[in-house]
Amino acid sequence: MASSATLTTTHLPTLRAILDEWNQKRPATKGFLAPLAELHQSPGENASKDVIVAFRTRPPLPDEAADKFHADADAKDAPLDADGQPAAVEFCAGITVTSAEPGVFVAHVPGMKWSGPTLTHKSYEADLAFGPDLENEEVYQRTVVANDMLSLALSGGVGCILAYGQTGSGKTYTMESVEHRVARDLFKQARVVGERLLLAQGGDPTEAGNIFEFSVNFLELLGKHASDLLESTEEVDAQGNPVRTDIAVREDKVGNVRPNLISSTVRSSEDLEELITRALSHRRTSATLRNATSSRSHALLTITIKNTLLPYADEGQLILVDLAGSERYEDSKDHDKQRMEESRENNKSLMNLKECVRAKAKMAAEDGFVHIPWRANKLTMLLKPIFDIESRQPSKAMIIAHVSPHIQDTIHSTNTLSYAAPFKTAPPKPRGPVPYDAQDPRTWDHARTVEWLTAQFTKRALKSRQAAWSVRSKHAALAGKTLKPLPDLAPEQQQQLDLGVDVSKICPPGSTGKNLGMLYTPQFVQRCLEAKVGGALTQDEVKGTAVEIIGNLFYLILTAKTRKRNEIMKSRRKLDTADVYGEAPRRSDREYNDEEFLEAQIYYGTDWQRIIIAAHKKCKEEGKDWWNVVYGETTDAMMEKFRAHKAATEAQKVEAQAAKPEDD
Ligand SMILES: Nc1ncnc2c1ncn2[C@@H]1O[C@H](COP(=O)(O)OP(=O)(O)OP(=O)(O)O)[C@@H](O)[C@H]1O
Repeated sequence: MASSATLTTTHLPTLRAILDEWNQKRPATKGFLAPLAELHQSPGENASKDVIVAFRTRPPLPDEAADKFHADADAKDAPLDADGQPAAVEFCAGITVTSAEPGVFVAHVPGMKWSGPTLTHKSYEADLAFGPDLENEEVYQRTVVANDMLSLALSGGVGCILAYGQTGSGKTYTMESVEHRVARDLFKQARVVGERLLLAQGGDPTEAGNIFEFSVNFLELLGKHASDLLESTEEVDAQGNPVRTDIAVREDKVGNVRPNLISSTVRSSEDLEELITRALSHRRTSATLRNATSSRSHALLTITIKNTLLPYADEGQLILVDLAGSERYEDSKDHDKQRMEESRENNKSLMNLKECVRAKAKMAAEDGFVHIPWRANKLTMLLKPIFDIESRQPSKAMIIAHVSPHIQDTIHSTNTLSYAAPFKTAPPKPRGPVPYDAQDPRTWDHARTVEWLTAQFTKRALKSRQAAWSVRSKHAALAGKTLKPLPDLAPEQQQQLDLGVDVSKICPPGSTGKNLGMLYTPQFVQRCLEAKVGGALTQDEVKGTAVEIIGNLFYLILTAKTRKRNEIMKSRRKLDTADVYGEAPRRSDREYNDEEFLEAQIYYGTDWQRIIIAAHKKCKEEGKDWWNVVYGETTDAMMEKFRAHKAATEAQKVEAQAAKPEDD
């Protein structure tokens, strides 16, 4: 059977004619829902999604069609020009954009039947689709700006943009333009967000530019090796590759993944721009020296944003990722050993990224619980803030899948599009009332939420009362007097306490526990500052109390979610290896109780089954005794790892508890 490359070289005119006919019959391409100028007024349904997927294709480059055509060994019958040189080859599209929003790309896949060459038109759907004529500025506006990614990061959330696609499809072109535009706009946006916050607390809005502290790092991940793109190096190895320190990527003891990179502070657009240009030039130098390394490495630019007005709030992050080019096995099989290894590693990380993004999209759309295997790989470990379901930071991921416009690349393009299309989900459905659960703020109505908030502020007022009494009592002691003990207040008396805020402004009519749980910490603090009344609390006390209260609310939500997840996992049918391998012992001879065994399975998620299956395969190949030896050894090793993880988590909890200041 003719390969697709052979088909596109020997039957190009016929394929072009079939495509022309198809194009004449199809309806006109649908545009974007909102014109560019009106984007700010209508956020659109994508804004409510946690994962957004976009497709992009670029225009053909000069002579590219001819190069692709003549590069094929089967292009023996290539037409020659008057000078006997290979004639110019007209471009033939492998991709057509039929709708910009929702985005639809149609890939034209060449085939062969007894009657001659054929084209199959396969449709793929995304949230947005950018055709070859679209400029970088519009792509930036419709992705980063329309989804408010900068404000998200400035408000303590995490925004991540990933460029995926075949080598040469335009990932770097898109990401570099996004990076430079972020440098252009971030500081302006910081001023807008800062002004709002300062006005809310009666501060001086001209100080808005000084609220945020920005630090930047730039990491390159080549195969298993991470290095720092901000590290300048003169040293080169035997092959002329710049030598950079290998950076470890692992979780620290409190569960953060913070590789030891140079973290540069930037104070202006110009600083950020200069830094990005420097890091990109290091990447390009490596690329030239190491035979197009850029297509083989992932590059992650992380901008971390600290809000100095709210030092306890989580730091916001913007992570911009230019992923390594996706390669098919056929494209990498002639590489040397090191490149094969890199290629394998890249494909592994891209596959794992796919699992994580899909799980995140599914979880957001269904409000269910899905295991996200972000620990399985360095790339996804670096994206932990996006994938860790235990994180209380709001996050949003956007993946832009790039495809080449040429018919010669259609097979690659269909791979890319089928990788990314499943990330498209419906926006989260509005849900009917959920049954009330006293421990789950997401089920509280307005009255219960106000009651809880009032109780929180009352607790704060009681503490202040106690503290004021302690001070008075110390003064009295110095004067040789003893104060009467502070009388306890009856509930009706507690209701008379001056709380310092108007709770009904923090939780206005119609607002519920779920609504409050969706606010970012700075938004909640801002609300509390706007609700401040009288002089019972200072600005700083309102801020401190607000951060503490929203922390308590998040904690309740998180515990309720974890509880619910465990209930769901327990009620699910247990992963039963017996289905695959016949009757099986539930565990090895070692001591595991059922509950611990189940907990371990929840911890591993789908990896559990994968590891068991891999062990079974290996055991068959090596002719070992499966049930009595290999199954036992495999589960023992997994249980040991799980127990170590559990012990480390417990130890962290104890440490965190010990580090907490004493409740006065
Ligand atoms: N939308 C576009 N408009 C015009 N030219 C483009 C566009 N996208 C990409 N190009 C050009 O196509 C070429 C390949 O693009 P680019 O280097 O961004 O691809 P890539 O996917 O990052 O490749 P690699 O994986 O090898 O790094 C470059 O010359 C780039 O300038």
